[in-house]
Amino acid sequence: MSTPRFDSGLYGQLRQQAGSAWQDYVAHPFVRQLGAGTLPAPAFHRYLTQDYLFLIHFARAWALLVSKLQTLPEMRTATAALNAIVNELPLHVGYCASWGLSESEIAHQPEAAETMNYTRYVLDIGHTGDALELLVALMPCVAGYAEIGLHLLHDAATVLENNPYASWIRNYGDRDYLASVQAALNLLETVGQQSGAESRLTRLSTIFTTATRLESAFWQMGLNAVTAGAQ
Ligand SMILES: Cc1ncc(C[n+]2csc(CCO)c2C)c(N)n1
Repeated sequence: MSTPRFDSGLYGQLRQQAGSAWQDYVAHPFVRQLGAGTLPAPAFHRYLTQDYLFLIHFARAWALLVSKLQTLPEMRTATAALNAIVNELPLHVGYCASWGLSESEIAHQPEAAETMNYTRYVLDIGHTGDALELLVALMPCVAGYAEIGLHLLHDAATVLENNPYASWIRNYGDRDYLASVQAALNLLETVGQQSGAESRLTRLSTIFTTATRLESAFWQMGLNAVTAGAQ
């Protein structure tokens, strides 16, 4: 399977229009430290435990998208993304178990403002907008992690041996995952053409860039746990 293209079509336009916000997200210090294996454990713990809550709301957002789509092939793609999330959760639970945290403890932790901001923003777009707007709000998450995973796997600064985060990195460079990202990119092109994306670029770009900024804030939340813990 070939690697998805991140610079073409509607996705490529939105990614380019996000400008420096996109670079801030994909090359965030959290990501670089993860690749080098130097990320402090409390930062990763904070990120991953909140990501569990994040994914539950994102699964809801994909379910909302399924209900807004018109054709069976489109619905299949969105359902596959929903399943990918449900399948990503055991990875989180496995990591947390290795730190002595049970699934029930993660599920009942207080939700961080950054988690709430991002997930409720996407759900709000889903409730007020159409399928195209919702899909655009979901894309920085889906395709951004593929770009991050692939970059980390091929970056000379990445250390996989003895890196406690190696399985996280490998998960996002995985073939099945990349195939699901390609399917989501194709879905965006189809829905974009059906829904007149070209005449709606300003609004779509605002949504995409906002979701991108909320992704960066989510990484930052992880790093902030280190400073908070040192006080
Ligand atoms: C904050 C945050 N952003 C993105 C992802 C990655 N991700 C979430 S759901 C999904 C699959 C399809 O949507 C992928 C790749 C994450 N785990 N946490």
